[in-house]
Amino acid sequence: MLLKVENACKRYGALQVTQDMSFTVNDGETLGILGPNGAGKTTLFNLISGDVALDSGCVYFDGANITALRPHQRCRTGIGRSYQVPHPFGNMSVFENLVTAACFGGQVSEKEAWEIAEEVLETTDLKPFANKAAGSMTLLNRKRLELARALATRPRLLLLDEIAGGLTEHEARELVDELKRIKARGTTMLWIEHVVHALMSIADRLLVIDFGKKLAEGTPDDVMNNPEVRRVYMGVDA
Ligand SMILES: Nc1ncnc2c1ncn2[C@@H]1O[C@H](COP(=O)(O)OP(=O)(O)OP(=O)(O)O)[C@@H](O)[C@H]1O
Repeated sequence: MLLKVENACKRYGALQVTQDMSFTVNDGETLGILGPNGAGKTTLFNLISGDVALDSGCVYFDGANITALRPHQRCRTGIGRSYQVPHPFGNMSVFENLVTAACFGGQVSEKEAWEIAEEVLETTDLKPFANKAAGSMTLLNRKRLELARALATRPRLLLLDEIAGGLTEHEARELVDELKRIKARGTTMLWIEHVVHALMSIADRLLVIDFGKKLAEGTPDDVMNNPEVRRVYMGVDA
């Protein structure tokens, strides 16, 4: 097991955004996370990456309790993430963004950071855009860059927040192909996505969240056939 979230709770004022959430993710597994808008999915990522502190509960990574670690420390232990709204350094080139991320992600020399950046350019099909200003790219390439920046920190666990959102069918398929390559190399992934067919094509298991609570967890087929999920999430009567 690579990640364990145990009894995680988070409240904003009167709103209990994460309610006693527990789950595990195995090494090499892809866990898809589904849930209606405002269900608490991004908050769960923030609790895992350390961007937001838990009110109570624990997060374990590779057997170690990382609950008290700050975001950059969690990144250096091997947790990389993308954000729902990409925010690269817009005036820097794609390549410079990746070198910066590689340096941030660990104690690597400049030479190693360049090597990592070059490898990530290949993986994410961004090589033709290496010298382009990050702020001037299409949505697909901005999404790729968001993925690439997370990869450049060399994560063992990759948190992807709606990476396919807003893309056309064709573009989403291209991105899924890239994610399949990343998965095949053994990277463990948690992927929040509203584009269900994209998620289904790669997830080993699904976790469905509603009002900050776990509604269902299991194989994609079991979860999508779960009457509660169909009723609450898809608005379908069982
Ligand atoms: N910093 C904050 N302060 C107050 N409320 C917050 C904060 N962050 C999130 N919330 C609230 O917590 C709830 C869950 O938000 P969150 O972004 O985790 O949901 P989500 O499932 O990711 O939604 P979406 O699918 O729309 O991205 C929402 O009602 C949101 O308004």
